[in-house]
Amino acid sequence: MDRKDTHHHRNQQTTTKSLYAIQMGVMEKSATNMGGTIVNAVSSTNYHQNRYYNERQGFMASGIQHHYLQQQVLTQQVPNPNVDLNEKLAKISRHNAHKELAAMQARNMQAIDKNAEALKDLQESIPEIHKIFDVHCRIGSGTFSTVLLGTLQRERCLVETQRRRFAIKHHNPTSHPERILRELECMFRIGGVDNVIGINCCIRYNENVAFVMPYMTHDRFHDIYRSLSFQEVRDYLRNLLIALRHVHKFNVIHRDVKPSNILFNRRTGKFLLCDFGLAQKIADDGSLIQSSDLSSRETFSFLRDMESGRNLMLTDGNSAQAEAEDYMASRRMRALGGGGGVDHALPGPPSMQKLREQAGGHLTKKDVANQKADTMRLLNRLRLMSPNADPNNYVVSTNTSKKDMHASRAGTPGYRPPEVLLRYPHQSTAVDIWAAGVIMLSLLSALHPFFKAPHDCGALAEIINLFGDMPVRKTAFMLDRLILLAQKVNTLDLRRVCMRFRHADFFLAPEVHRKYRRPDGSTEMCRSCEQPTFNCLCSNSGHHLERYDGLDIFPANAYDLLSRLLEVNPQKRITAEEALKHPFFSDQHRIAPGVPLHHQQQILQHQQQLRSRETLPSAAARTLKAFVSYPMELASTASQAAGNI
Ligand SMILES: Nc1ncnc2c1ncn2[C@@H]1O[C@H](COP(=O)(O)OP(=O)(O)OP(=O)(O)O)[C@@H](O)[C@H]1O
Repeated sequence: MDRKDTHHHRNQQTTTKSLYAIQMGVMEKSATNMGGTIVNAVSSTNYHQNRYYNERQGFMASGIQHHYLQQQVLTQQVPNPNVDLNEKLAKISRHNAHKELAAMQARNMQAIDKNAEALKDLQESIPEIHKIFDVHCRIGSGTFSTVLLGTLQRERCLVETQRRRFAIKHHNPTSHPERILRELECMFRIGGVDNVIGINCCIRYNENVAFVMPYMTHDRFHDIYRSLSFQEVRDYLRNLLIALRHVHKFNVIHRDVKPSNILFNRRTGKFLLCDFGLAQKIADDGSLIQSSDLSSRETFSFLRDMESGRNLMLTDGNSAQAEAEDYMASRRMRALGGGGGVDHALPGPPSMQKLREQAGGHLTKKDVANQKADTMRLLNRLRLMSPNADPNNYVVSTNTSKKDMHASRAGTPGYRPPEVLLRYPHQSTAVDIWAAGVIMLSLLSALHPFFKAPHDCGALAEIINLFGDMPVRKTAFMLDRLILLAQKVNTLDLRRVCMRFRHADFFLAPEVHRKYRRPDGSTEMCRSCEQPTFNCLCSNSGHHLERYDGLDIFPANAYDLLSRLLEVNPQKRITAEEALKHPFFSDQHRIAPGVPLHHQQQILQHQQQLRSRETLPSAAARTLKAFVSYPMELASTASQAAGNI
């Protein structure tokens, strides 16, 4: 994330600190009112840490023993043993194993140190917290905060799995009070419904602030983005758009939509958009409200509202047992044909390895090298930036009468839309839609991060390399901006680009390449996309293309939606509301005939619960219920059935 825009200057903090202390004082009460006895939560955590550490050690040691055993067996099997050489090899492998073990131990120690440090830091900064919560361990951290796992002390009498779990977000004391207030206000006013994270309470002690939110077990995007099924990708995007539709109704731009700010549990299908630290409100005249005035009447009224909503907010949480029940419910739903959670039933495309084994072929070293070179060429083509471009001066305003080159850049590199990179000041909620499009691009192409330029100039070059120079030039012109481009760049075909990365094995199969090789052994290359002509990725390509029919798990309408989310012109970009009506989301699953009536009733009840949840006042509901997609026929059959009873 580029922190320049939001970076807190110490001198600024000193001036606002006194105001902040007065206003945040209202929140202090909520902490003390919750009561509870103080116990040493750290010691119990240390026990778990040590146990975990010892187990890891044992595991690693046994792993290495196994490695040695294998090594010995191999050594014994060598038909013509050259003793010296074997000894040397054994020594090298022993040395490598020791090095690996040392590195793992160092990593473990580092994690344990960070954990202990985070616990100690919270204990010292906000001692009040330890009167209310047992704080167990650190679960995540960002530039502005550390997030820890806590359970209520008053629930110690319950079985461990029934205790509600909370995420305690401890803000770094250097975080600007305005930023904290903005995040708090968004979570309080907007959060708690429609896949947007809510807040249970806020605790302040001197200059330290912690938010308490329901904890949600989630999967790291990095671990799952390549293996999500079509149904899961569709549910993920639908959930994201539901969250954005909700946030945008409040005229708020989240500004930091990216996978690490999305909590997604693959098993239960639950989804939450979090981290409103960079959120911005759009004023009625369309301008961005840059900061929240800490001494304003609105701030006081917000803090009063928060204080009065306190009792409502303390009722929620998320126990391990509740999560397990949700998982079982989502499994039942899937069995009935609904969405949510992992869908192992859908077959993926055939694996190249399998096809190759069947055909008896194998890859030579040269084949592998060629494949690597081909992919590198494509990545370089996508990341290329003219060496003459000046990263500090790549865009100018065409409107000389106005000096309006100052625009918000808050957000994370790789997720900033063209209007931000073109320094357009009148930004809208379309900023978040672009970021959602970038996430979809990663999901469809199985390439993450897709855009990774280190600065805005490079980021704009990456966009031009994918979408072509014309759409970017036109948008720049419309926004009164001028960019200097040395050459024309062709638009690439989004579907073929995604398939090229996702199914690289097929696009790079030597068998296919051999088919198109010229008699002199060379391959004809497309000058524009720098790929072999039969794999040309240019849209409207004139080359004879190899067809990869039946390979893609995503339908054509997925790419149509993708192109609308990634529309270069912010004024033409689809809204979250419109995107949810896109045909990509409207395909319904067929219900298997003969579903028992009581199952259909269960679905109906669940659906009604979800509906009634949506009608709660925004500050009241702090639940973790996720959006669950129901097949239309199933829902209507269920309503009919309910009507007959
Ligand atoms: N409610 C929650 N339940 C479980 N884990 C959470 C929860 N909230 C946050 N986390 C974890 O903590 C991490 C950091 O949280 P968050 O993004 O809110 O902090 P940040 O300091 O604003 O980060 P960034 O620098 O990315 O903006 C998240 O990526 C996530 O892994």
